[in-house]
Amino acid sequence: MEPTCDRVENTPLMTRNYSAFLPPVDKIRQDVPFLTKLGWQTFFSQQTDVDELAATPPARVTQVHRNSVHVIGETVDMKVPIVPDVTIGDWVLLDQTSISRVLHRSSLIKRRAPGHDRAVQYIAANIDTAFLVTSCNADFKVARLERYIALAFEADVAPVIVLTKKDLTDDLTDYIAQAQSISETVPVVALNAKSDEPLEALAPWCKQGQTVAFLGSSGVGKSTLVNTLAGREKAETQDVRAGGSKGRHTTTHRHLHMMPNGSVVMDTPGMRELQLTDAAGGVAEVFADLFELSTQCKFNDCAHQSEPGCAVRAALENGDLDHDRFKRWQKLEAEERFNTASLSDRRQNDRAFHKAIKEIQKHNRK
Ligand SMILES: Nc1nc2c(ncn2[C@@H]2O[C@H](COP(=O)(O)OP(=O)(O)OP(=O)(O)O)[C@@H](O)[C@H]2O)c(=O)[nH]1
Ligand SMILES: [Zn+2]
Repeated sequence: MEPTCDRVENTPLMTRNYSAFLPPVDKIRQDVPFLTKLGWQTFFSQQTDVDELAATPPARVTQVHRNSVHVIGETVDMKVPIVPDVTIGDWVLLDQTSISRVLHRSSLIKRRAPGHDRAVQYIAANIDTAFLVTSCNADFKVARLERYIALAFEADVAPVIVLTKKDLTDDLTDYIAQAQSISETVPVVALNAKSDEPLEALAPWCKQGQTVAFLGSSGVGKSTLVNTLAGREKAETQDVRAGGSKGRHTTTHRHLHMMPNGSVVMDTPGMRELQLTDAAGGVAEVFADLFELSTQCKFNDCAHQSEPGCAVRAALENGDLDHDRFKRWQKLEAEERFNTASLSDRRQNDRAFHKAIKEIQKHNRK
């Protein structure tokens, strides 16, 4: 805190006011290297060395177009030709005006494209924390949170449940308890996104150079949260180079917001609502206890229906396992399997299905 004039005058002569020798707080912010502000971390610098960095400086991908990607770095802010598999959030090394390599990612969110070829699509890379946003009203669904958590686990992104609109509910304790019961390892934060609460409540995950993303349905308060973190300015008007000391031209970037608290918000199309695909590991992690239990079933392909020696059914029967949770696990596993299946798998399943129907019809006709 800056001392007021009064306070300086009242200070005994022998006490020196050292704050005069310290740079003002906003100057300290400016002294943080631009790359750090963009989210550059030791994890990335460890993959390269001084010589390579000097020859091919790093830059972060902020937008992906059909034939080009937009990159921002210490001295660049431009479009370069696209390379295979590059995605938003990636760190790349630039050889003049082309990408020489894409650095290994600390995390990767991906999905299978809908439609015919069902290729795997990369959605975003190098996100540290995913805020899974839901509000304390009808939007709150344990099953959806479980799906988002599975997705985050699968991607190596740390999930945090954010319950908004706490000012509009009388059942806050209940919402918090339900959210906390989903996974021991996932923190739960409840707040009013329109107040200043998010600044403090989300601070532990929004440290300097941390990249965060907000996931959740429409209307739960994602934009409100970003605006609050941005100091109530419209997120879109945030200048990614604000505070830059070299008088660079102003660049506004829609999908990458640098917050005054030093974090980077990744806000990309396709990120906000995601289907679960290729996330068997993530699902198993959310339902680790159930997964563990199912390894004790007599048959290793047990469907937990009426098989003998089924440990899951036994737990349901003696009340150790909540029936709703079991159902949600089955549903999420089925969704994951269906979305993950390749087109040929699906065709095969369809053929098997039609064949079974024909058999039944034939049988019935007899
Ligand atoms: N009272 C109250 N209102 C909130 C809170 N969070 C969001 N709102 C309001 O809810 C509405 C929707 O908020 P947005 O921030 O636009 O929601 P969003 O998640 O960004 O929605 P999309 O942009 O459609 O994905 C706005 O009118 C907000 O002012 C909250 O914690 N308390
Ligand atoms: Zn079983």
